[in-house]
Amino acid sequence: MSRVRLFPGALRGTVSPPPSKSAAHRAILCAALAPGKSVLSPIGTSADMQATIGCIRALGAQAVLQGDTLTVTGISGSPKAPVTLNCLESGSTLRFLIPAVGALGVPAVFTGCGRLPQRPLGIYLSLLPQQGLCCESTGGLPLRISGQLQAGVYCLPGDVSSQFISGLLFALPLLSGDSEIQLTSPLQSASYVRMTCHMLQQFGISVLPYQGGWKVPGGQHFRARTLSIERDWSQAAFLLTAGALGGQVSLTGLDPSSAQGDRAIMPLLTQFGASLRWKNGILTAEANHLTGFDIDVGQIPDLAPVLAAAGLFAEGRTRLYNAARLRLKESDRLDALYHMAVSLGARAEQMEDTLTLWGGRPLPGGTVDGCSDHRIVMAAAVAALRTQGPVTITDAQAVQKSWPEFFTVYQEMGGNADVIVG
Ligand SMILES: O=C(O)C1=C[C@@H](OP(=O)(O)O)[C@@H](O)[C@H](O)C1
Ligand SMILES: C=C(OP(=O)(O)O)C(=O)O
Repeated sequence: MSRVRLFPGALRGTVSPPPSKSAAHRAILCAALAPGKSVLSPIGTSADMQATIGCIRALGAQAVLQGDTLTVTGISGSPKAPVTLNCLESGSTLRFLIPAVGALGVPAVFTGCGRLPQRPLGIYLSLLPQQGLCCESTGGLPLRISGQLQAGVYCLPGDVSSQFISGLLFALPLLSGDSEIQLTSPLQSASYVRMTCHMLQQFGISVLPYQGGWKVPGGQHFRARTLSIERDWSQAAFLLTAGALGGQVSLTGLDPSSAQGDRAIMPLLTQFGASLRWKNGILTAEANHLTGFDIDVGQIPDLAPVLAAAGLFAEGRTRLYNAARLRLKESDRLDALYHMAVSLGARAEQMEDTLTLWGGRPLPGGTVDGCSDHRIVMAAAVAALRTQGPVTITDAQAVQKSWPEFFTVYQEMGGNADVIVG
């Protein structure tokens, strides 16, 4: 698949969103660090999952996928020769594993593809060598690490990527001494760090919030376990927004009190004016007249693409602010969304950290550059439901990164999509 051509329409029906990618990355890493056998289910089929599974196998864990159940036998005996860890395009895999592998004392070369080699790593490159880990790179990937990470005080900014903090939280409990993480700037994407702490707790590891950072006792042991992986609120957001733009979408299996920050899609769509209701554990989104408003996306960056799609059809102005970090994802997402809006015929403006959309007028449709970014492709597919004419999206294969079945689900729910291969 490389392009899709979509025609206006509506999604209807009841489906379950895929398992949470963020929860699964965390559970797979914890299982790899736990001696013994863990059983994790369900695990999705995305490229990002394959990246994390491939890396823990390279580190010596056994990981057997049968259907959607992953059985992991934790790493025993660390490899002494350098291992190659191909993180594909997954920022989570890369930033979670660097300190964890350093804590295991395993020499490794990290590689990746797509935009991953250009995404920020500088925080680790300056911080980890101060704590005993040798890092060799020309700034990005490949990155070669060797040596042994040491316990200590780790000071880092909280507003580049929360994944650096999550990575340290996975690693520091393994060290023999106690450590502390101190933030030098306010934490963005905070719910992802909460997810990390929650997952660590489920594998028997405790970390203690302390003065805006964390105290991490050393000498802890991960405990293998059986765990069910919750459903993905970030992916649910695309279907719920499709429901809010027309049709009727019902989703099963979502946890309304999940640690995933992207469950904020519920109050946000409600604030746009959409109708959302829970009944017997099923969340249904239906269309209504939508009105734009200002949204702080600093804590919920992965919702920004689909919120932009909603903003195109909400009367008046929708402004996504505190959004500069969107430029550091699989694409420069702020720029990609600006071009998506303009390509579909909308008025839009981008500043360094804001995207402003003027919505509510009929949009002709057109060709959207998917920018090799799964969330841009999925957001454009949602917007295409409401344009007047067809929409072609390039790079549609990018959905493989997080949700390979996205267009199948879209079609099964009545979306009119021609998938063009080649
Ligand atoms: O920890 C995680 O699972 C993630 C953290 C977020 O990244 P940032 O902390 O860089 O915003 C998010 O955008 C990414 O998709 C997944
Ligand atoms: C940014 C994302 O993931 P990662 O940082 O793990 O590559 C994402 O899924 O949108």
